[in-house]
Amino acid sequence: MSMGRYAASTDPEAGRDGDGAVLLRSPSGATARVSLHGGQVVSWKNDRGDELLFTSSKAIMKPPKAMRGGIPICFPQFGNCGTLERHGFARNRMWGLDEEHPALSRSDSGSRSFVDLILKPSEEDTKSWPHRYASHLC
Ligand SMILES: O=P(O)(O)OC[C@H]1O[C@@H](O)[C@H](O)[C@@H](O)[C@@H]1O
Repeated sequence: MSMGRYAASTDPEAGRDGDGAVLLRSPSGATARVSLHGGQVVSWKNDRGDELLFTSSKAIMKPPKAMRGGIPICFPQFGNCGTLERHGFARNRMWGLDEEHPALSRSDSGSRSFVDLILKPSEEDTKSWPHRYASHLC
């Protein structure tokens, strides 16, 4: 699915940049940048352009390492409380754009900018964590 189609059918305010992130802009000018890698909100700026989220200056913003900063998703475990990689695998997987089950329909959304992301288990993940799930981020 191309972002152009997505933007046209779901959210004209959304755009997708070159390294797999969705950029959201509110009518007032506030912005959020959501990385598909990890489904992670990596930037949230108010309408004056002030960054409201901490991101380490040492953060590496691309796979295969999980990014340090923003709003990471810890799933299906927190820290080392489990047998999986630290904080689970969700923060280190590519999330998809969920057009099938959007949480906000166009009529609900008003002038809001939004994106719906989904993560489903890969075959590899099922070997280390044998459970069925679909994680939705709205
Ligand atoms: O270093 P990682 O694996 O990216 O973990 C991110 C953070 O995870 C938190 O749980 C720790 O309290 C922090 O100290 C740490 O920075």
